[in-house]
Amino acid sequence: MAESQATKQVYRVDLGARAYDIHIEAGCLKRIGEALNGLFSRPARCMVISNVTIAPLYMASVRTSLEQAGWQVSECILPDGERYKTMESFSLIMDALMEARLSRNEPVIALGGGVVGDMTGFAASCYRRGIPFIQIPTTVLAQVDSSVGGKTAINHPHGKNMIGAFYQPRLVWVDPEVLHTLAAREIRAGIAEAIKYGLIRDAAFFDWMCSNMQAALALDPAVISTMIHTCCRHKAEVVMQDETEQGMRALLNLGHTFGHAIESMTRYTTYLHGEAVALGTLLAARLSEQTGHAPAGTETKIAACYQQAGLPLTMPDFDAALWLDAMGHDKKNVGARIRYILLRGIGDGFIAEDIQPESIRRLIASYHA
Ligand SMILES: O=C(O)C(=O)C[C@@H](O)[C@H](O)[C@H](O)COP(=O)(O)O
Repeated sequence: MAESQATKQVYRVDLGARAYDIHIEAGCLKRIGEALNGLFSRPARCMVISNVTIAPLYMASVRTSLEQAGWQVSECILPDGERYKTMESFSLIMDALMEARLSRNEPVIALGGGVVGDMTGFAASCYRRGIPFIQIPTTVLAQVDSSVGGKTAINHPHGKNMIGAFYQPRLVWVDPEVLHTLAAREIRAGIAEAIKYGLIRDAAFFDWMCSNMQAALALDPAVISTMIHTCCRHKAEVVMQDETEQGMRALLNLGHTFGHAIESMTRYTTYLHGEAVALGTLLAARLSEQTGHAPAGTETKIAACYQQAGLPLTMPDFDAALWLDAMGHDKKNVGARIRYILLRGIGDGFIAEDIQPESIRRLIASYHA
């Protein structure tokens, strides 16, 4: 259920020794220095990792706050986009960390969306066998989903996020005001990940998202705040129950089995991650109906919500064999068996272990038709 929230809210992701806060507050970006001083006994060196789009907008503010709090700041600026979530970019981060000689207790700070956050976290997990990292998510997608939970990774030509680690941040510092510089397409893509929480575990939130879509797209502060709070609360609850995806955390992958395949079949050049997830969710909903798990009309209801959000509803045809090959690399697979996240209805996701390739061929044929 979506609850309206006070402007500032802190959720604790309680993972014992790896516990951390998600701090959500409009305007908090310029206080990141103070926040870091609350985590580390003495300010020292840190590195802010960002990209060519975000750095010109927010690096100065972050740097000023850190320097005023006594930190010595270095920067690493990456190219922007999912297609740069690669070994080459990972190598650039490593070179920058080596050159800055950051030691084991000195943090890296991810200033950006999901790609920057995932790559920074993975680099932090590897450099000197692990240094602290902080997430400052600057996209809707990263604020509602990817900055929380410690999934860090880079892509491989064979599949999305194939090289990575579970490595939790020390703090997630969310300032909804930074969303105002986002392109409309990025806002829409992030909203797809927010809708996901309604679909897998909160039917009332799904309805709320559909009813408040235009205000969400316009970044109405109250609506955006409620959306971020609700998603972060859900994400924290799931991650606290299943940090390393041994079971129910896989529900957060609704739409991703198909979505990641779409991204990889199009070489990460055509769809934003959230757009691919939306397309993948429609396929998952149709498969849920075709296999008798979800009532008729489930896919249509979701498509109507995505349409309001301006998300893509159709994609080019890919051969079923291509789908099965791409999904064969999914990290949720058990041996050669592909696991899918399906719906029993809106608000009720489950992990399906027994979907046969024939059902996927039928699904893809019905899509072509
Ligand atoms: O945090 C999770 O767990 C998720 O599955 C959230 C996803 O929305 C996110 O895109 C994640 O990075 C994908 O994870 P992956 O394990 O399928 O690569």
